[in-house]
Amino acid sequence: MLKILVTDPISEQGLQELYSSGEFEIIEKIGISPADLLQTIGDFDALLVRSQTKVTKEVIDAGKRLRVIGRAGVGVDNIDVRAATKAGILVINAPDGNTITTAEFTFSMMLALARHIPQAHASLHEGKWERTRFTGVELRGKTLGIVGFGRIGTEVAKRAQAFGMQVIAYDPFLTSARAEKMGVQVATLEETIQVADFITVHTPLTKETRHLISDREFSVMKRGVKILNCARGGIIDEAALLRALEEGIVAGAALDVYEEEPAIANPLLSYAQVIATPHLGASTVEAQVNVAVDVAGGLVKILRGESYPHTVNLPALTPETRKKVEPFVQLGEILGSMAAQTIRGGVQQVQIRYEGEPAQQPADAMTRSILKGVLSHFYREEVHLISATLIAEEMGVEVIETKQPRHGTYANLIEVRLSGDQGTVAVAGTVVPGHGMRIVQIDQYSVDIAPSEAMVLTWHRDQPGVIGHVGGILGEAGVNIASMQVGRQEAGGQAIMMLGVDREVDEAHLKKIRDTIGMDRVLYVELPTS
Ligand SMILES: NC(=O)c1ccc[n+]([C@@H]2O[C@H](COP(=O)([O-])OP(=O)(O)OC[C@H]3O[C@@H](n4cnc5c(N)ncnc54)[C@H](O)[C@@H]3O)[C@@H](O)[C@H]2O)c1
Ligand SMILES: O=C(O)CC[C@@H](O)C(=O)O
Repeated sequence: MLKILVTDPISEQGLQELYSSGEFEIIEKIGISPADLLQTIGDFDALLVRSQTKVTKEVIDAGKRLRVIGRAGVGVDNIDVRAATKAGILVINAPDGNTITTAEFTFSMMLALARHIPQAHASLHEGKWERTRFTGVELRGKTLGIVGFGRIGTEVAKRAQAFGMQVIAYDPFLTSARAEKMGVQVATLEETIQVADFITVHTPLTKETRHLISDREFSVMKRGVKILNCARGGIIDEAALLRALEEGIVAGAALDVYEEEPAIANPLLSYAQVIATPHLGASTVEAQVNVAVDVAGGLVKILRGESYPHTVNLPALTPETRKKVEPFVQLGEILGSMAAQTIRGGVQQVQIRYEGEPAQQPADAMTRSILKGVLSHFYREEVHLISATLIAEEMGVEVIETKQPRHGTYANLIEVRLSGDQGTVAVAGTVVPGHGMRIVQIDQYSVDIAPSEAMVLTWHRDQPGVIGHVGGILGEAGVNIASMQVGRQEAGGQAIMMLGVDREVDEAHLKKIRDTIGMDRVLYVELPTS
């Protein structure tokens, strides 16, 4: 009989899904210590957790029989998904079940912030009757700035509108049409935070969103702004928030999540204007039932060999297909990543053209890989092959694939063209047998360069001295140039330079390159080459 281990408190209804199937042996070891988990996990086929259990690489390595890990909730930050994927263990979650609960929680925090309810409560418990000290503000007529307009951000907006607030939102995937339908003003991050009386963040925590709200952002906010984070610790830079509170820019902050949890010794907790809860956003009876029922049902399906939509990892390729498409799967992710880092603004459409050899293969794995490369720069969690298509659908990103027999210079070619609110970008590449991958086109420029993990891209006017000057700056930064390619349409016209470099280039030296005469744009990009 297959064995399922449950290590976090999971709602009774969720567990019932498992017990009632009668097909599995279920062992509940709630609050198991990390050492005991390592000892125990080897006997189990499935593990069901919430957010307390840390499913580390060591746990995954010790789980010799493990086939699936179920997370009752959205975030899988407590699971080493990469290690699970590598080990062929499927990770599943339940992203829909706690949306309303978390939106309601955010709104409770906003009301508490506006009316100083936690502070007044504490004061009365101390035997004080302080009526004037806790004069608040109405929400009606105030502007709410929402950063991240996904599932939870959208539900927060609906509630704010019911309270007579104006809503302004920033999300690279929010189209004007959707915003108009919702009665929400769509804006840039800067516009959003400049005009808002209350600001709430609802993005994932990614490389792009870590410290999305920091000193520069606080400096443009209205004096007396109130700010909330019920998403993930680290989206708001906590040190910068401390400074903004000290300077009186921020009049109040409501936090449910922290850069380090448990946040017992967090210095923000000593500020009277900060109201704080211990990561309770999803903690309602209803949400816990929803996520537990969803994920337990998912575990049953996966263990029966059926499909479940909320899989976080593991590409499903037969060995034969994998061998044929693997080089193009790798190339696709690199092209998607390069295009996503090059486009200005968000992405609403991904057009993929397969030419020659890849056009003869099933496109699914290659397309997923391209989407993984693109979406990894925008999505809240790590994007995996198996979840990439679903995430694109959820984000409203249109995906168009075309296939053509070989007709150009290359025996095989993949072109990825992204379109968004601020323009388009096209990147194409090929796999040369025996020589590996080459990037052969960026927008109108023909190039020929092997993608490398770290690259510097410049768009500049073609004139003597530019290449030498940039090389000099990189030399001064101690950055070795491994490869270089210049593309131009005509002498003296616009040109692109692509440099493969041996390590990251710091912001100060990138700025120096940007200040070079004739330079239009400079980007440092990292590509998933390994
Ligand atoms: N406090 C809690 O207990 C709790 C409970 C549930 C979810 N969460 C967290 O809330 C957050 C939102 O969850 P969700 O279900 O709404 O996710 P979602 O994926 O539906 O929405 C996230 C949105 O953020 C947007 N986004 C991504 N990068 C961005 C950027 N750089 N700038 C602006 N927007 C960006 C995405 O386009 C997307 O629309 C997640 O971090 C999730 O882990 C917390
Ligand atoms: O209460 C929990 O399990 C955390 C929930 C939340 O942060 C999530 O990501 O779903």
